[in-house]
Amino acid sequence: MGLRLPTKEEVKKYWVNDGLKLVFLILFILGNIAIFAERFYHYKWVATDVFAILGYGGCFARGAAAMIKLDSAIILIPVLRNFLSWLRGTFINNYIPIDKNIIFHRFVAWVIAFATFMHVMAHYSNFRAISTSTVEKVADLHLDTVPTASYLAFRSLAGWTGHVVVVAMVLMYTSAIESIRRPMFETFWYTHHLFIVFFGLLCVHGLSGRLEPASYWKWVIGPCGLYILERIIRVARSKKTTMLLMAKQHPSRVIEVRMKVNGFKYKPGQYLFLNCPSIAMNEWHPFTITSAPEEDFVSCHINIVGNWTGKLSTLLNPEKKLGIIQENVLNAPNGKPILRVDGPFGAASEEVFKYKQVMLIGAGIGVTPFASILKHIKNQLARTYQTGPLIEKVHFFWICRDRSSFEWFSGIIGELEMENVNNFLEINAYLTGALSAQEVRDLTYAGGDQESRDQITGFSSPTQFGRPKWKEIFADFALRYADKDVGVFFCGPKMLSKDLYKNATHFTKTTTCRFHYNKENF
Ligand SMILES: Cc1cc2nc3c(=O)[nH]c(=O)nc-3n(C[C@H](O)[C@H](O)[C@H](O)COP(=O)(O)OP(=O)(O)OC[C@H]3O[C@@H](n4cnc5c(N)ncnc54)[C@H](O)[C@@H]3O)c2cc1C
Ligand code: HEM
Repeated sequence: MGLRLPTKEEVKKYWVNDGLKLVFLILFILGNIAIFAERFYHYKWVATDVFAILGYGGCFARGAAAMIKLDSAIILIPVLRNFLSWLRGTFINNYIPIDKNIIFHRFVAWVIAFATFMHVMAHYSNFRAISTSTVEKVADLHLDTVPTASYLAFRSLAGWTGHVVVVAMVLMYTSAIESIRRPMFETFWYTHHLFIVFFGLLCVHGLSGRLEPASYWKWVIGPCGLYILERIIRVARSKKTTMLLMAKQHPSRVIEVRMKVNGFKYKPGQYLFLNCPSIAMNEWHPFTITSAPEEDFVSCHINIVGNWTGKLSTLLNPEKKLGIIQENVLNAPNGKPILRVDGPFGAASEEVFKYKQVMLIGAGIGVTPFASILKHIKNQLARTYQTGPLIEKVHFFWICRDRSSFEWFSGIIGELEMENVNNFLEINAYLTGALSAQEVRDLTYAGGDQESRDQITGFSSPTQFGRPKWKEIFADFALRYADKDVGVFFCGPKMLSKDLYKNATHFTKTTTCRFHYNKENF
């Protein structure tokens, strides 16, 4: 079969989940090629005196430098959390794949690494060309004498600053790769702040202006200014008084904290950063907000998984009790504020409200964004009952490995199910791990009025055992919602996300239902 162009229908379907990403990627790559080509052309065909000394070394060095300037201006934008949260609320959100911000940040970083490699290699070739040239020739580069290669590489302003920047980059990049960042998050975090060295030194790197006047600072002053503003906002917001109204120890190593934060306004699905000065003054950890905006407290459910969350658990629950462990606390025993909050920040789940039919899929602690969203939808539906609700149906999939994990939200979700305004909620609970012998005995002997409700979750719909069969579920939904748009929202482990994305795109391509896939990974 020969090659053929995709049909209009195929393009439309591709657009649902991947269109914006692809357009952005193409624009970014084209921008880089254009800026590189312009400088390459200049040093090959216009600045012929420089070409006579440096040859293609000059073309590649300046082309790559231009890419580094452009990409340095871009790389900070995807990590401006406040700015992006604001953008989400504007029409621009429809034209930018905001949820891919960190992937884009990493991609830009690797393009910078590629351009840096090209720039450094080209300059090593240039150092050789200059150091073996004549006084007459190097006069065109504003040099009175012929310098040595080692002077150019290590003692000239451009040489030493360039080498320090490369060392800073090696440290930043190696600590940022997934296999280091995941197990050693703090090492990544503090090493990543070498970006200050990166921007600072690159601003002075070209000041000697041998080939053209230094202009790096002009490219980055705007984004760096925005980033400084971002950090100032973070500090200012963290000064707000935070009262810990209640902390509750749930089974399965989860602590629920309810706080009162002055003037804290948020949307369902957003997250915040928590800081506990008694544990570490500068460490901020992200947690999804599990309360709904209508509630008069802000809550988070914290899974105790590592160093910081472990210390928080020891501070809040030294006696390792279950149930309520703290009430109305402003300061820790050492007098420091018990908690500080920065946020809220936007997340993919906020987009739920764009769709009439949604699938919310939470695995393990990944259920947190949906607690707030479900409560909010219920409140909204109750209010807009007469005028006609926005969301018509929510299919909620809750996947837990052990029985006790259902306890975190079963109360909240059970209440929503019982009230079930307009029959908006359909719950599908899955238990993927085996029950212990004791749990089986408990279930067998539990009787009476519990029989009408599921004994694991307390919901009216029965818990299913094993993993959900996504292919069958998507096939069924594609028939049910033919010609309609379904928002699919997932929060949980990466592997499951890949599977869901595959099914969402496959059934969008092969049926008339359009599954719009959105995910969040903790
Ligand atoms: C947007 C978002 C929302 C989240 N919501 C929740 C939630 O509702 N409930 C919940 O239990 N967990 C949530 N998490 C995960 C939570 O932030 C981490 O489990 C917590 O920071 C672990 O810290 P630790 O020092 O105890 O564990 P560590 O063992 O040090 O870290 C475990 C993992 O958590 C991540 N992590 C650690 N520190 C940070 C940090 N400062 N910033 C970002 N990630 C970090 C790293 O990926 C690391 O591999 C969320 C994460 C993100 C990014
Ligand atoms: C020159 C290269 C780079 C620069 C200048 C840079 C700069 C930054 C900055 C300023 C932040 C924001 C910190 C904050 O305010 O919260 C950040 C965050 C981050 N960077 Fe980079 N970075 C670079 C390379 C990389 C690379 C190579 C990776 C991964 C492979 C990476 C992954 C990340 C991640 C995961 C975050 C956290 C974002 C968040 O959770 O908000 N960066 N980077």
